[in-house]
Amino acid sequence: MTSMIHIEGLSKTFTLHNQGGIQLPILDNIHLEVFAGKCTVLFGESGSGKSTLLRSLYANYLPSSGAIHVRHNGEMIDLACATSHQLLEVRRQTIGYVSQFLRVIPRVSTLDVVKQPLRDRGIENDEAESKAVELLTRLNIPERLWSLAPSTFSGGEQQRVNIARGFIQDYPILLLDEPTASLDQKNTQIVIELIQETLAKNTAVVGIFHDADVREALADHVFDVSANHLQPKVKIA
Ligand SMILES: Nc1ncnc2c1ncn2[C@@H]1O[C@H](COP(=O)(O)OP(=O)(O)OP(=O)(O)O)[C@@H](O)[C@H]1O
Repeated sequence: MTSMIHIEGLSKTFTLHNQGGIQLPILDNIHLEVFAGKCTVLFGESGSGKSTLLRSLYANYLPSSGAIHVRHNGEMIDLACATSHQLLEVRRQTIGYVSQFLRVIPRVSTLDVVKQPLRDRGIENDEAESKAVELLTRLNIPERLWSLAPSTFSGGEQQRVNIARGFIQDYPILLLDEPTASLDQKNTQIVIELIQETLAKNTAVVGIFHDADVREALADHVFDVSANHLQPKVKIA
């Protein structure tokens, strides 16, 4: 198995500068290895630091200590000390991230939002657009919405646009923050299938899934963030 992410001794403490410099220790000495083609689910009670860990893997947060080694172009690089240029390249080529909520840019159409990651990599517009259309159709976003900016869309529609954008490119590593939280059963099943297809292409997936059925369908490993403990797939109620 190819190791795609190797976290060593990761700790994260937030400092609330506008509230008297209060220190909030959230992650303490996390160790975790994530493999190609496997789905690692982050588990733990609300507030245990699941999203903080996922965001740290996307270099949204700088670790207070420890290392996050990520396989990028065949080499392990530590996100904690990567240059901003390296981080941009890692995000462009290696790590995809589907956040819980779509960051909507006014006046940018749904089609443009979804195809942007491919356009950023220099893929021709026609090819990018046909992939965007394929995903939007599969995710049941009605065609009448494709030319509109998604700012007025329902929560579930925005989430599916976000998923289409996250899946339009085959990343070696894909981070998913509750991708099915606002979805009905039918669309949840479609997202499960998209994730399974991505795993079959050898992508390493790290996800937060509050729905026990989704975890059951996808997890190869469950990492309990509260306990800093990795276990093989288990049924968690
Ligand atoms: N940028 C930040 N600044 C200060 N505190 C933060 C920041 N981000 C997260 N926290 C705090 O870290 C703790 C963990 O938050 P996080 O969102 O990682 O938890 P979680 O396990 O994903 O929770 P949930 O399951 O409720 O989404 C919370 O107490 C939160 O307030």
